[in-house]
Amino acid sequence: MKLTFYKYQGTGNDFVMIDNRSLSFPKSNTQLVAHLCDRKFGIGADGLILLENHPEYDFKMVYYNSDGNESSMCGNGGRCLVAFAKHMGVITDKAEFEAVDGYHYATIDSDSTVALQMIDVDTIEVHNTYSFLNTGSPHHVQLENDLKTLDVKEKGAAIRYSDLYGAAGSNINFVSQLTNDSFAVRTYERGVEDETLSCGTGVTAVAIAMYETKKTNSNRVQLKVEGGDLAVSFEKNGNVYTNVFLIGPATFVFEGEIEI
Ligand SMILES: N[C@@H](CCC[C@H](N)C(=O)O)C(=O)O
Repeated sequence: MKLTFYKYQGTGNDFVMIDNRSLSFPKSNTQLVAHLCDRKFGIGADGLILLENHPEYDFKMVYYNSDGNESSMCGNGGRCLVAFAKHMGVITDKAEFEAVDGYHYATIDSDSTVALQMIDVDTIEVHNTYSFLNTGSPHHVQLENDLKTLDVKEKGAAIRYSDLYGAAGSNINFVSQLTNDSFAVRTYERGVEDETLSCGTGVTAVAIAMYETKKTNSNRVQLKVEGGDLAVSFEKNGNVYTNVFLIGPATFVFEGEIEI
């Protein structure tokens, strides 16, 4: 049987997109999802996303990491899904959809810049050398002096599998401050088990953690990741970060058919 797929990327975080509005995709086939994401034997991607119908909103997002398991929210994947939904004629310039962490609103402009509203954040653990928060996915945020030479895979895996995060693990973000309102970020992603070129929920966590720990006083933060540039804006009302938006490009790469 042939499966039609579409490949998208958001600042180098890449995804296989499948139109599953007919519900024909075998959703519990972990091996198949891992195979489709495999860079040598499959299409190759950090994750796979299903576009499904929703009774109230424009669509539903179902996200899998490249290890084949369904996971928590993917910010870049959500932005790419908005671009895919536009390509498929499901939306025009704005979207309301449901993902695993709840309701999301997004806008997309003519150059495919997507601004995606992320969940509100009301809990941030600030420790001496790192912060931990959930922006739809769990994120460890840690400042580093020399981001360029850091072995992100080795150091990220050591923290992700440490007693700190138990069986569930966490995504691990290493950060270096560039200016008052800009930061360079490299991320080790759980479920990919490697460094990815960008992580949307990760840079969202970095922006909020840097504001919370007073490294910046700006509520619009620029994030330089290995695959490009993102921005995160937010408001802080009391102890809650609200109106959190992840903003950046979402790009169609190619489409094709694969035998499954
Ligand atoms: N790349 C993503 C994060 C995807 C989820 C993560 N790997 C996890 O399982 O926690 C993003 O852009 O947010």
